[in-house]
Amino acid sequence: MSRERGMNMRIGIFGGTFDPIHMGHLLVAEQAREAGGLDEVWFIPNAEPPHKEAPVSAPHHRERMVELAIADHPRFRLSRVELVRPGPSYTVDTVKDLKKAYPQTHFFLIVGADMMNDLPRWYKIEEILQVVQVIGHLRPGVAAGDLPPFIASRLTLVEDAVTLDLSSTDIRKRAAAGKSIRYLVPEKVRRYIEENRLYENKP
Ligand SMILES: Nc1ncnc2c1ncn2[C@@H]1O[C@H](COP(=O)(O)OP(=O)(O)OP(=O)(O)O)[C@@H](O)[C@H]1O
Ligand SMILES: O=C(O)c1ccc[n+]([C@@H]2O[C@H](COP(=O)([O-])O)[C@@H](O)[C@H]2O)c1
Repeated sequence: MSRERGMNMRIGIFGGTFDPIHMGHLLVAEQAREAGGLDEVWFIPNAEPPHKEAPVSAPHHRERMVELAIADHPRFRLSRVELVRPGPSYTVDTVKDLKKAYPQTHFFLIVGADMMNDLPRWYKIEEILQVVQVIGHLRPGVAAGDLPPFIASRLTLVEDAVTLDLSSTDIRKRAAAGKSIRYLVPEKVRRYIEENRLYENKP
């Protein structure tokens, strides 16, 4: 972060399990950055997803894949705020930690449509919305649902968003079946998955 500890900066925070990070994530981040006039987007891999049942890859693998994927973008950063915090990665704790560290920064929570519709069920959502505004990105196959006014009033949708019908689940399945995942993830991420045999026989 360049300006004095983020004074008046507009930062997008994009949390995810990123198992693995894919082109859909990068496109969401880039379009949210542009639409929201954001100075930077911080990718925040979670340590323990608060609501996912299936086991996920070790945090160090997911962290490294994010690092490889965003290395070439001058305005994308990796934040380890959730990786260093023990226990389930609740977003309310993350936004409070960030606001404490950067009190002068405006934070924007970036979410895909499935997560946007899920916001009313997030832990302490009212407290999250005291700290951040939300930028929502539509996702193929997921319509924007009706949100309660206290969320809708803090939400901006990316207009004319380019969407990709792609998920980490699809990619894990393809890799496990021995199918190509080239062009679905950045090439460096594809090589990392291959070298570490991340999804072999693990749909
Ligand atoms: N193709 C996509 N288009 C729009 N948003 C997406 C897309 N893929 C993921 N997202 C968003 O990215 C964030 C992180 O998602 P996550 O890391 O769980 O990826 P995922 O592809 O949904 O993974 P999985 O298939 O394992 O559930 C969420 O806000 C999610 O809505
Ligand atoms: O804090 C919550 O209650 C909460 C509930 C569901 C999801 N999240 C966060 O939303 C982001 C996307 O979630 P996921 O599981 O689709 O990767 C990730 O940063 C999660 O930690 C947060």
